Amino acid sequence: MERKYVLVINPGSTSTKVAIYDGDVEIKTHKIQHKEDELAKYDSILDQYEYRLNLILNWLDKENIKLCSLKAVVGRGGLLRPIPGGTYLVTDKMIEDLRLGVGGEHAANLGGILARGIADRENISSYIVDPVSVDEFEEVARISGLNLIERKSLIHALNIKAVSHRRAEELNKNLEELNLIVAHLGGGISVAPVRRGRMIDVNNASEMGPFSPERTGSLPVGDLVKMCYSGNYTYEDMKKKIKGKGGLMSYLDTIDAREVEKRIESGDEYAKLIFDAMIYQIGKEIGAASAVLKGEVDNIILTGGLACSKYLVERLTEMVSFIGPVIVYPGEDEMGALNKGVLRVINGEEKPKIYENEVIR
Ligand SMILES: Nc1ncnc2c1ncn2[C@@H]1O[C@H](COP(=O)(O)OP(=O)(O)OP(=O)(O)O)[C@@H](O)[C@H]1O
Ligand SMILES: CCCC(=O)O
Repeated sequence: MERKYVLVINPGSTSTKVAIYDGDVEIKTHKIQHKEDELAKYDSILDQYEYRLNLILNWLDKENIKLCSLKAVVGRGGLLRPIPGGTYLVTDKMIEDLRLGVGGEHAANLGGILARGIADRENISSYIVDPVSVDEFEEVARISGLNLIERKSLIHALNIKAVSHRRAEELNKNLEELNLIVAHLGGGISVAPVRRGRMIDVNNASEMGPFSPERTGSLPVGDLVKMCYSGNYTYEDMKKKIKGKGGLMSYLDTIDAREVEKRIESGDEYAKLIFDAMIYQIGKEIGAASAVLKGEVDNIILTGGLACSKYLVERLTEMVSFIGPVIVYPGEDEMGALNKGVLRVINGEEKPKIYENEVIR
């Protein structure tokens, strides 16, 4: 029988990662790096659709993967309306919301649109898995302190769900039996109390919680408001300061933790202060998550690129191991997680969700 594959598409702000899976085996993978001046030609992320689509089709052609050899296409899910976690069929309503950017602009919004664009050519199904807008909040977590502003669940859901499943498998338990605190430590940081499989709270990775390599996290609001009204900065300037030019970047002019570690090793006390401060804030957020779980924590999981840093892991572990055993899964495997989400549906372990039936609000 002819072999059929799953195509995985993960659009990021500067690259589009693609991979082909045969069952759970990755047989081809590639990171299509986009040049800044190429992307600059487009007014919006959505306008990059044809450009990214053609690059993916060219890659498939080069790798001699025929579209008729695909059985499904899956894309990273973006800023949709708040929905529960799971694997979702890409429906017309989802495409409409991704095009409208109902939750904001994010490169991942192109994931579902690209997946559908390719799948429709062969009349096969397209999916997204655990998008950024997965919302499993308890009602109390939505209250911000100002009635005009609601706390939102914007979260590294794909990796957090994947590592939670991984830990449950390792312990030979159902996820529903475990209470975990998962800290996804990447360019942005999400720290989530995961109670019996549900991410019941999180710092919104783009606006709250600890600062990260490129984001400010929470800021003293009075000073922030003063800056906004100082006349010195535009709306775009302020947005960029909070996400992109915040965090390590704002103090040390780099988002690269390896570079920061080198500076610390060479005796740079300022770099040490800033890196230690980021670790301190992450530790405090983990402490907050443990209070949400009333101290019943089976494991604290550290994951994402920063979890490759021995310096960070050692100091963070020292700070939070009184709460529960710390497990480290360095890096992330978003491509594998997307493929696994589709396999669960293809193998009949899970029913695909229909976006318009699941929208929470
Ligand atoms: N081996 C390593 N040692 C120390 N730090 C590392 C290592 N590998 C990556 N990092 C750091 O991890 C951070 C980026 O993590 P990662 O690559 O997971 O983020 P991303 O995928 O760009 O963003 P996000 O996870 O928010 O989507 C950077 O600060 C990077 O320097
Ligand atoms: C908001 C979580 C995902 C991201 O930071 O891109």
